[in-house]
Formats: sequence, C-alpha cells, structure tokens
Amino acid sequence: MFNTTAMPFVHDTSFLRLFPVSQDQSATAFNIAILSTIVGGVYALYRRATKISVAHVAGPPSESFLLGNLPELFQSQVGDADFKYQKEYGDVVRIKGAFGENRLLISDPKALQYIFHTSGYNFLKWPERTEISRVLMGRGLLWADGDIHRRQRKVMLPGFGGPEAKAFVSIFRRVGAEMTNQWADRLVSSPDQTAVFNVATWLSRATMDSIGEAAFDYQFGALMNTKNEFMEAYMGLMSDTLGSPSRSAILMQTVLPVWALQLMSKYSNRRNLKHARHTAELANAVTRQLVDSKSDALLQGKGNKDILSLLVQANASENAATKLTDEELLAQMRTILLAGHETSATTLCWVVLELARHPDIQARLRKEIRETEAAIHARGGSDFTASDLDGMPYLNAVLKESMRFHPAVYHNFRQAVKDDVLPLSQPITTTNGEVITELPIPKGLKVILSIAGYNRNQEVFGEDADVYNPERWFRDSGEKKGPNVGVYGNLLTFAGGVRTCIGWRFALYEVQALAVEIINNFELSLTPEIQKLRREACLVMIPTLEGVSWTENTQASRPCLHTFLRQSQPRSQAECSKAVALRKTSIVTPYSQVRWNSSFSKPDSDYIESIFSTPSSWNQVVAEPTSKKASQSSSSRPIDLKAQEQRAFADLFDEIFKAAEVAAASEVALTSRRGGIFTSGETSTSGTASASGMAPAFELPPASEGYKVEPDFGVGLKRPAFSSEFYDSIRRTPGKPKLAHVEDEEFDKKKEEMNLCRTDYELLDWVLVDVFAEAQVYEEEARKMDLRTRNKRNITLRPSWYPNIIACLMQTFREKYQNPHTALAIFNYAKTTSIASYAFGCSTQAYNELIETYWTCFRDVNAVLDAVKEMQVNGVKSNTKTARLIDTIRRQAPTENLWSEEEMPMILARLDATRREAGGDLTSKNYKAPGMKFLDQWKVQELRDDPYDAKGFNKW
Ligand code: HEM
Repeated sequence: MFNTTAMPFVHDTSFLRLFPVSQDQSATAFNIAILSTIVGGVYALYRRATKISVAHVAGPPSESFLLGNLPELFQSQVGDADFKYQKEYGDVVRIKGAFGENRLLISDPKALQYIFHTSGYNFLKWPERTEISRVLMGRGLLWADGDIHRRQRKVMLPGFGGPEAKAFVSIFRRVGAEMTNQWADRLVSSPDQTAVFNVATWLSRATMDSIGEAAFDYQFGALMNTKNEFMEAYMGLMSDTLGSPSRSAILMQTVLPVWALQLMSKYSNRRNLKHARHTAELANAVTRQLVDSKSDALLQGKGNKDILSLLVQANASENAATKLTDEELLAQMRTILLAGHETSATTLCWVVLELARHPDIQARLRKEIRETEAAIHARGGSDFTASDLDGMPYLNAVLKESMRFHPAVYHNFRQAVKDDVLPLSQPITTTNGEVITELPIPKGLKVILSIAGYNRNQEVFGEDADVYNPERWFRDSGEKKGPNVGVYGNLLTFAGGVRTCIGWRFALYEVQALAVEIINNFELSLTPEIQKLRREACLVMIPTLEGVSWTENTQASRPCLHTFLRQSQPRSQAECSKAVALRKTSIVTPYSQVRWNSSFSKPDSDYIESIFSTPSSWNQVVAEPTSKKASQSSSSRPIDLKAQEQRAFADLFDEIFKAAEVAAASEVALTSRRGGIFTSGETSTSGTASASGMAPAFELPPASEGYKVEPDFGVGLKRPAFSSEFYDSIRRTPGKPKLAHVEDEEFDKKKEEMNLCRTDYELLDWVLVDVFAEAQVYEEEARKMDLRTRNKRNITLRPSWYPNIIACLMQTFREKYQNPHTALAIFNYAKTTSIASYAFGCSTQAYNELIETYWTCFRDVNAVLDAVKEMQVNGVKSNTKTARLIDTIRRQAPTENLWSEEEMPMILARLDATRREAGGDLTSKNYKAPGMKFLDQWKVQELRDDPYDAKGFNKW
C-alpha cells in the first residue's frame, strides 16, 4: 500500500549514523546549542510562569522606596512596629526592604515552627547580620550556618547540658550575694538611708562575673570594680555598636555586600567600629590565654567543670575533621561572653522593672522565696539549690511572663535557601482577596522572625497577651496552645529548633538565682522617670530612659532605668526603710559613656561620630510628606531616588572608599614589610595588640618609614601614592549631585508633589498652578526685591527647581502618560511665556527631552536637527546625553525606512555634522570602570585568605 520510495525518511534511520562526532563536531555542537537554548528557554518561561512572589501578602505602605519599612522596624522601640503590623495585617506581614524588595515579618506559630524546627537549615541567617556577628564575636556559633554550624554546635553541646547548668547555681548565688552585700553596705552608710544605684550596670557586672567564673573559671572582678580594660570594652558593646541605628546604618546593614561591610568593619575610623575592633582584639588576647591555660591544665589531668574546660576536652576527643579550629575555639569564647552576659543582664533588668511596677506580684514572690528559704533551713540546707529554684512555681511564672513580655532578643533574621512553602496557623487573605492556608515563598526571600510578636500572639498566650500577668502561667492556656515552638514555656525568647539558645538553661538558673537574691533582700518601687522608659533596640532589647542626662552617672557604661530599691523587711520583721534609687540614664547620648582608656584610641580631630548614631544625610532621606496633599494621599512614593538619597549614597560610597584607602595603605605597609624593608631587630608597632601579646589583626610599619602611626589599628596611615590615584578615581565614579543641597531638596519636594498626581489632567492642572504660576510670582517678587536693593544683589528670576522640573515634566508626560504632545506643549509654554522662563526653563535637560520626544514618539529627524541648531544659536550647551541621543538617532535612522534613498545620505550627513558640533565624550563602549583591576586583585587575594568566602564575593 505504501510506496516506500516515496517515504524515504520513515524507514531510513541511517541518518543518525551519517554524522559521526568525529566527522562533524560543529554540527553536533550546533544541535546541542539549539537543544540547550530550547530547554533553557522553556525553563526560563517555566520559571517566569511559576515565579513565586509574596507581593500579594498584605502589609503596610512603604515609607520610602529606598528604605521601605525598615526605619520604622529598626528605629522604633522594640516591638512597636511588630505589634502594630500584627494588629492590622495579621501574623504574616509583607514589609518592604531597601529598594522596594519584599520581605516578610512573621509571628505565625506554625510558620515559625517550620522555619526554626522543620526546615532549620533551609533558612540561613542574613549574610549582613552574620557579618555583624563576626565583627563582634568572630566565626563562632552565632556566625556559623549549615554544616559549619552543625559541627560547631556538636562540639559545644557538652558544656551546656542540664547537669552542667545546675552545677553553676552556687556560682550564681555567690555572685548575687556579693552584689546585694554591696548594696546593703551602701544603704547602711547612707545618712538618709537611701542611695542611688545604677541597677542596670550592677546587673551587667554581676552577669559578667557569673559568666567569667562559670564559663572560664576566671575572675573578671567586675563587681569589685577591678580596673579592667577588658570589662570596660565589653560594657555597653551592643548598645554602642548597634543602638539607635541611623538610616545610613540601616541602609549599610541592608544593601552592602559582605565584602564592603567587612572592609568597613576592619578599617573604618568610626568610633563604634573602633570599639568593636578593640573589643575583639582584647577578647582574642584574653580567651587565647584562657584556652592555653585550660589545655595545659587538662594535659596535667587538672580538668575543671567550667564550660571552657568541657569544650577543650570535647574538642580534644573529636576527630580532626569535626574539631573546632583554634580560631573557632576563641570565637566560641567570645560568643559566650557576649551572648551570655548582655542578654541575661538585660532580662534581669526587665524582671526588676516589672516587679517594681507591680508591688503585689513582688510581695507574693517574696513570700514564696521566704517560704522556700525556711524549708531549706528546716532541712538543714544553707542556700537555694537548682531544684529549689525549679520548685518555686510563682518565681517561674514571673520569669516566664517577664521573658514573654520583654524578650531580650526580639528578632531573628533568616533567608530562604530554596523555594519553599510556609504552613500557616491562621489562614490569611491576600491583597487579591484569596484566602490561603499556606504561603509559597521564593528562594532568597528575607524574613524577619518576630520573637516579640510571637510572644504576644493571642492564639497562643490568650486574649490578654498584651498585659503583663504572671497568672496566665497557672491557667490552662499559655504554652499548651499552639504548636511546639520554644524550649521554655513555648516562648521564643530563646529561639528554637536547630538554633535554640545553647545557654538557655545556664541563663535560666542565673536569672532565677539573682532574682531570688534581689527580691529576698530589697523592695523595689518606681520613680516618676518610668514615664520615659524605652525598649531600646540594639539587637538586644535594653531598657533606657528618654531625655535624661548622663552627667550624673559616675560609673555607668550602659543605659539603665530609674527604680527605687528599698531594703525588704528582714526575716526578723524589723523595720527597714532604706531606699535605693537607680541612677539616671538617657537615650540622648546613652552610648557615649564607655570609658576610653589610653590604649583605646580617643576621639581626635578626624574622629568621625558613630555611623549608628550620627545624624547624616541618610537621616533625612525619608522625610515627612512635604505637603498636605502628600500626607493625605495614599499614593506610593516615587521610585526614583531623590537628591537627598543620591547624596546619602555618595556619603555611603565615601565611607567605603575611606575604609578601602586604609585597607590599601595597610596592604602596602605589609607588602613593604614582607619585602624585607625592616630588619629583624626592628620592633613591631602593632598597636596595643602586640603589647598584649596576641596576634595583631595587621601590623603597622614603624614611623620611620614615613607613615604617621596612630594607636588606631592601622587607621590614619598616610595614603601611598598609588592608592590616591586609584581611590580618587573610583571615588569620582558614583558622583555627587551637581546641584547645591537646598536646591535639590526644593526640587525633590516638587517632584514628590508631581508624582502624587494621578492622571495627566491632574498633572496639567498642577503644572499651571504650582509650576508656571508659582514661578511667575517668584519672578515678580524677585524683580521687586531687585528694585528695593537697587540692583545690588544678584537675583535669579526663576526658582532653583524650575529647569529641572520642566525637563522632568516633559519626561513624565511622555513616558508615564504616553502623552508626547503635552510634553512638547510644556516646552513651548516655558519657551514663550517669558524671557526669564525661556532662559531658566529651557535648559540642556529640557532640550534633551525635546529631542528625545521628537525622535522616540514622532521619528521627526528634522525637528531633532532644528532643536539642536536652536540650542547652539541660543547658547544652550549640549552635553553627553545630547551627543548620545544623536548617536542613537544616527544608528537607528537608516533602519527606519522613512526617507527615500536620495534623502537618506543628506539626513545622515546632517546628523553627522550635528553630532560633531554637539561634541561629548561617548566612548562608552571602551569605558572601563577605573579601579576595577585593583578591586579584582584585592578580591582574589581575599578569597585566597578566606576559605569560607565570608565576604560573599561569589554570592554577590
Ligand atoms: C536570658 C538570656 C538569654 C537569652 C534571652 C538568649 C537568647 C538567645 C537567642 C534568641 C538566640 C538565637 C539567636 C540567633 O539564632 O540569631 C541565642 C543563641 C545563642 N545563645 Fe543565648 N540567650 C540568653 C543567654 C545565653 C547565655 C547565658 C549563653 C551562654 C552561656 C548564651 C549563648 C548563646 C549561644 C552560643 C547562641 C548561639 C546558638 C546557635 O546559634 O546555635 N545565651 N540566644
């Protein structure tokens, strides 16, 4: 039936063999390329079709395009934004990060359980946050992620079990007694039986002594006020480095790649970064000594029960592949020091505060303590043991409630490693009106886990979750509701899952022991300053008082709260009315109190205030709406950067380049040293590092080499010639805006108003009144002023924003409203309404818009050429944009088929001539960013030195 000859391809499959690889590789390669293109294309289409977005999750309007909702979240008091959003939008809220990026703020129990527990290692920490951890604590447990975290945690765990923590109770009790004895002494010696204390500082010192002894078997002597540089550096470290973040700090911590952050943290001259570096240096020195002495003791069979001994022991028994490195061991010590000291002290502060606020709770707690104490004495014991502390139900209810209400760590920051789906406890309604019970999220999404928000979740903790009430822990609700999330009372205060606070049992016994000691011996009450209390967000939530001067403080190195302490009724029932008022603090300059000793570089002439506290141009970036209209409107803000934002960007780049200069300088110093410039007899000048016997971060060359050496870990080195050229040239790249600041701001305001118009009709109305009429009034006023001052002043006849707004309007009409005719009309109106209007309004920018409109919308090459001619005749300078536009037209014109073959050469010749006259350097295709070579070299070197790629070059 079938004519086989007519169907050769059906049976003839031999063509498969006709193209053996060796004979025609290019054909095969071609096939593979086609195939991969198709597969790639299909995959790209598939990805596009299935692209997951969280844009439809309800959330607050963005404060600004640049910083989104981050200022509200990071600058307001702890939890304020979380609670507000939670009430308005539920437990999963879409917030905006920098540059309009979507993020989620999560307090939904099931979603949190999934992120912390079920899928713990699929949600890594934000790289910029881990960088902060690295600077403060090194590459320890709080920094680590994934397999490194797993390995480190395994080695650490033996030091943090239940029995180990219980064994420390006697240490906590001893430290507590030492503190309260000093309080009592002061009360007795005070003539009016009152004394002023900074309880926050005392608690901080007490927890430092506790951690010193329990974790390292080391006496810091903080309560004895032993002069100790190390202690001083640690006190207030969190608040000094992270408190009151300015907008620039928020932006820095949000958009900069890790390598830039690392560059700054290592070399920047800012006080807070110097503080962090200095503390790191000291901590490395102290912990190195401690590790060495522990290792020696273990070798001699004198092992102790402190955490460090257990850790060194555990590490010794690990096999080489799973061991901690020396650097990691030191980092763990630094992590324990910071994570274990500041958090417990802060938690205790909040406990004290709530007890002072609630005398009835305080009295009931004291009663329970006294009864327990009596029982201990009755059984022949001398002090509270771990089981006594665990056995006091009201104490534990008070502590749970205080930790629920005031979680010392209030946010955790995570990023999805892959596309994922979050289960939800409560269905949410998206902005499309869809009700969903699980939420797909894209890979890379950054989420903020709101510990503060979850701890007040009404589904879990009852409808009165917003009220401080220890009674809830005796009701049949509390932790029993909701999925299992946290380790203590189902709170998230100690986080959860694979990253649960490793020291939570330690912390709990410490807080129990110290709280019992305080309440047993003193009565607490509030002073009026409580009205000024703030929950200050410094990564850890620190209580501060707003607006109170620091000058009264003599020993404060961290913020504290005003509370009255009154010695409690002694067991003998004797009267005692000694009051202790806690000392004042302030959030105005709360973190400037860290004492700087001689080796800690003092503020000097080129001292720069902390990026985390100084008002900078960033601080005004997100200003209040500029007009009534703006504040009433619900329109989103413009997407383009405002002049203030551009300026702030330039500032930010300046910061990076300053740090880069120092980096380059120190590199040169090191290179010359490696190159044998120094003889072996020369002494090193490595700042305080060498003096304290530890490895310096980097060494400075001696002053004789022509470098100005400052005790500043390398900051302040004279800049070598090459870096000057290099950095000066790249410094020019980001470019500062050309206009003066005030003018920029005026223009920004106008632009903002302009963007609030919803239609081109509305915009046109606005133009007539708020641009042309206003500019006319301005001109008349200026002329009057000119007459009054008898022409002695240099006046302008149009407002500074006038030329910019004309060009901007033309572009907006053309692009946003697709209305090129009105764009041209605006130009014509500006041109003809008055001479001043033409002179000021029809600037190069406006002409460029005119040219672009003529070409892109009308393909009117003659009008383009006339416009350029008009510019030349009227003395309006062309710029590179003019030249680039002509180039584009020159390139596109021959492909447009708009002119006859005879006309075309003439048109092209006119374009060429016009292009030559317009001038402008447009060799952009040959343009190579200056400094790229050096940057690449630096990157290669850094990657060689850093096996973890902590700077994230390869991820960026
Ligand atoms: C009331 C006091 C404390 C609170 C509220 C607290 C809270 C937390 C939280 C929320 C985390 C998770 C942080 C994150 O993943 O980013 C954490 C981690 C950690 N905490 Fe605590 N902490 C306290 C006391 C302590 C103490 C006393 C120590 C040590 C003796 C300690 C050592 C650590 C360490 C090493 C981690 C890292 C755990 C890991 O990532 O695997 N903490 N803590």
